[in-house]
Amino acid sequence: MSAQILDGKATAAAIRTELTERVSALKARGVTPGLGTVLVGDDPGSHSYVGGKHRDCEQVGIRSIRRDLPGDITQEDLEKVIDELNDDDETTGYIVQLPLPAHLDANAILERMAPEKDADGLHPTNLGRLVLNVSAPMDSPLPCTPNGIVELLLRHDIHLRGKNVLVVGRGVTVGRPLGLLLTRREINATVTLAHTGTVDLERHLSEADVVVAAAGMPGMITAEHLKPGAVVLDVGVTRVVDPETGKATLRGDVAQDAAGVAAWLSPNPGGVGPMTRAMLLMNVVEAAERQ
Ligand SMILES: Nc1nc2c(c(=O)[nH]1)N[C@@H](CN(C=O)c1ccc(C(=O)N[C@@H](CCC(=O)O)C(=O)O)cc1)CN2
Repeated sequence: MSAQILDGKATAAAIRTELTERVSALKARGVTPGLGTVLVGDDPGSHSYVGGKHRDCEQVGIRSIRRDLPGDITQEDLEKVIDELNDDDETTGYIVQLPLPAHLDANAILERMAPEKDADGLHPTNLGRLVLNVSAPMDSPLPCTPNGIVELLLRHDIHLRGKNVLVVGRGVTVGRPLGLLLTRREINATVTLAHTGTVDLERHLSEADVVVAAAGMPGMITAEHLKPGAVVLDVGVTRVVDPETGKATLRGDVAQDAAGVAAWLSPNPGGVGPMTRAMLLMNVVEAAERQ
């Protein structure tokens, strides 16, 4: 058996085509959506992700607003940039690329953003709406990676009602909000959120119908851990540098042999990453449509 591919690259391309039409309709009404990005420092991964976000914007007709800031910026100066974007009429929504350098208080920055301009769905108000179940998709933004995972599954006709889903990793951008999203009534999955303190992870893995690996531990989930026929989403990304050549490669949390046991597998790269970017565009378009 070889797993069928949850093709995030192709699915994201289809979503971008749909969004291009919605952007054209907005422009016909005199509204041009704009995405702002705030990038602090020179982390190569963050630079590459932000560059990708602006390329996507260009493709679908969204205006790009970019603030690239030095790695030693103070909290006060970063807050000034946030205030400017909150007040900027051309910026429909914006993101602060994470992680921020350690000397900055990321939670305070997220909290300072205007919730209606939070294109990542990570402002406490928007996460709170997710908890309170008041955010139908059109009312407030959903976090991009969790929403991208749900969209990727639905567009491959995979439904989670009654399924046991194991999410490995409790990070703020993926694991925690994903657990909240999947337990909503319209999705109705039963979710276990595993983390570094979980006892007997192997038993949880062997019982899961769906595994979402977002731990950032390269190759930690192998074929022998999985229930035959499981749906596996590989979200974690680790930049591994070869000590001899100095060349960096990206590695996911799921080992290659998982394809021999799983029914469906999202590749990494080419799975959830492109969906994260597509959901960001979707949040900006929806924010513009709400205005
Ligand atoms: N403010 C945010 N910061 C971060 C988020 C986020 O959603 N909001 N998530 C990640 C990084 N990220 C987006 O910012 C992201 C990561 C990966 C991809 C992606 O498309 N990856 C490609 C491979 C890319 C490559 O080859 O370099 C793939 O999976 O195919 C998109 C977005 C942390 N920070």
